[in-house]
Amino acid sequence: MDFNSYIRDIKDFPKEGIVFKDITPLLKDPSALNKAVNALYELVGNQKINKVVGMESRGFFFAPILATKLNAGFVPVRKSGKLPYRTISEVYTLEYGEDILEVHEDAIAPGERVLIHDDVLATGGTAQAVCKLVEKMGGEIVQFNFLIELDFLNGKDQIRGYEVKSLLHY
Ligand SMILES: O=P(O)(O)OC[C@H]1O[C@H](OP(=O)(O)OP(=O)(O)O)[C@H](O)[C@@H]1O
Ligand SMILES: Nc1ncnc2[nH]cnc12
Repeated sequence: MDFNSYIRDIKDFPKEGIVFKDITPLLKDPSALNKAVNALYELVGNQKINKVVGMESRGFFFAPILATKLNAGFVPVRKSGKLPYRTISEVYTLEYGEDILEVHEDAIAPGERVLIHDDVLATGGTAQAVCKLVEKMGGEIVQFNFLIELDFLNGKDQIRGYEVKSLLHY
């Protein structure tokens, strides 16, 4: 399937100069959504995964679905102040701002095999922060898995040495 036709460019959102990749046309189409889930799942191959980590909020669209397909658990990484239990946190910058990401300190046990999923890899700031959080807990990162990678922003450089797989490249 040509997923590109389900991704919409929105100029100057959320800030002037940013071309925002809007994935809602893909999400609302039953066939495209189903095929995208399966294609993201196939990027993992038959690697054993214990936990799928997804970042708030667009990472939450696919990560729990991938977790159920992989017989893994789902771990939400959230923006600051949203998680109720004890957390660890990382400050980070992304293409159009900066923020703090948090995860529950007991979300991943040492040695667990982790898939990190998000909708978009842009500058890689978000992915790098999540990488640090997972490794602080002793998780082993098996793969970073994205729907979209914006190649021209070189986000991969922030997570060098890890397996990075993306369905679509721009
Ligand atoms: O590679 P980076 O430059 O770090 O950018 C990628 C991140 O930016 C977007 O999230 P955003 O913080 O906009 O939050 P949202 O998912 O709630 O829209 C996207 O979903 C990624 O998480
Ligand atoms: N250009 C972009 N489009 C959608 N999500 C993003 N996250 C960071 N940069 C983005």
